[in-house]
Amino acid sequence: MKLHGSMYVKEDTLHIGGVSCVELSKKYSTPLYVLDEKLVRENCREYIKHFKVNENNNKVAYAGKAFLPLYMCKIISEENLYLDVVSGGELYTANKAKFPMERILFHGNNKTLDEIKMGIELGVGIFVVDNLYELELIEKICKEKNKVQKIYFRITPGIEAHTHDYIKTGQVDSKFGFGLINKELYNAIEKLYRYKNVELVGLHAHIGSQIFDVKAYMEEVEVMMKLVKEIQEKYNIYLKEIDLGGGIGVYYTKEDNPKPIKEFCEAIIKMAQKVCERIGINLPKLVIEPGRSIVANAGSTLYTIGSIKDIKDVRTYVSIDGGMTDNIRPSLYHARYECSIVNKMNDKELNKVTVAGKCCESGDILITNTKIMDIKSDDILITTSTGAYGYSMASNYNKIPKPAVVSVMNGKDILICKRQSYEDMINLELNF
Ligand SMILES: Cc1ncc(COP(=O)(O)O)c(C=O)c1O
Ligand SMILES: N[C@@H](CCCC[NH3+])C(=O)O
Repeated sequence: MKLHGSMYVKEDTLHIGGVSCVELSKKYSTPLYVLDEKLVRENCREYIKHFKVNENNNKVAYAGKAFLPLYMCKIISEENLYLDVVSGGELYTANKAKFPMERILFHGNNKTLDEIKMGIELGVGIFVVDNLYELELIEKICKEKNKVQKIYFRITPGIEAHTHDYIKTGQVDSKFGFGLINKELYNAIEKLYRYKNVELVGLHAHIGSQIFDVKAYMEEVEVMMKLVKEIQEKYNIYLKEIDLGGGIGVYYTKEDNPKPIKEFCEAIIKMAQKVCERIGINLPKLVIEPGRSIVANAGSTLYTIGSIKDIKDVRTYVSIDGGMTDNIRPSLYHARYECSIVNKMNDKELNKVTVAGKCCESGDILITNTKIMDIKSDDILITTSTGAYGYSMASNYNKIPKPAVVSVMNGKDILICKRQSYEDMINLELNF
């Protein structure tokens, strides 16, 4: 198992942020999400530095969908990132955390009327407008409130990124954004002649998630910059900001070979400069929206092993006290993870097992056929790289409560999300 960020082994025991995982499991019980705060902050700083936020006024917006408790909003705000939200709930969270509203980018392919009103009332910086329906609503509400809302148009660039079908978004056949082939984008721009309460400042596209190949971004940059030029020539509108979305891939297992944040940022900036020079336009401000690459490797999950079922010559199932409710990604995308036993880190991994969740679903398998040390019930198993889309996609299936989240740094642990109780789960239900 690869050790990420501030993980280290001391006397056979895994520590994160200077805190023993054995102690964490005793203090907070399991399943438990553990956040390596130092690594989150380091990743934010890498983006700020190498995406030239201070030199070129570029923007890095953390994609909140990856993981957005109040505490994460605080980190993101302190690290001077912008924040991408996709729902009223995420916006509400950011506002509760006192995240500066002018640094919010509000996404979503079907923002409801209430969400649009909420965004305008709170004063979010940018609405990333996905369709004409939304554009009309924003204009109407802003007119009533005598406000002008800055917007980007989200476009579908028609790019096939090499990733899982469920997490591709840039291809022509996508529910997101204005298409280019049928002039949808131009129809939207032409509406702006009549709409006085929206100001178009940029374009946005997002080609997918968990992408390793920078070539896909090269194509995207090319499409976007050519659009900037076309819009300038055709409508005399100069777009100041180009948002290339998120999607940068991370390490989950040895099969993944991601580029460091530095290389990735440098490649994008260089590509953008080159294209702009070639086609003869000024380089707009660049925006990116990383989610996974900020928080995935900074998160781990601790579980207690329960039953172990050895089917001779077939398979050994090791069941843990969580599963698809706290990490849906293996069932949903066949995502792969690494694991280990936190108090036996130096033992040889001589056994082949399958780590199963506790849900009433045969598909609730976290890791199929992984090598592991000798194990027994009550051992604490860790899966790494669960920081993105773990807690944020957790469910209460089988009425399993959501685990707690603890942040660790410099030898200290703080509880940032309480464990749900059975009572919390039935709180919204009426008792007849
Ligand atoms: C519009 C948008 N921006 C940013 C992201 C973040 O992507 P990732 O977590 O892969 O960086 C997503 C998710 O795929 C997205 O849909
Ligand atoms: N939730 C997905 C990524 C989709 C991101 C949102 N567009 C994952 O776990 O990989």
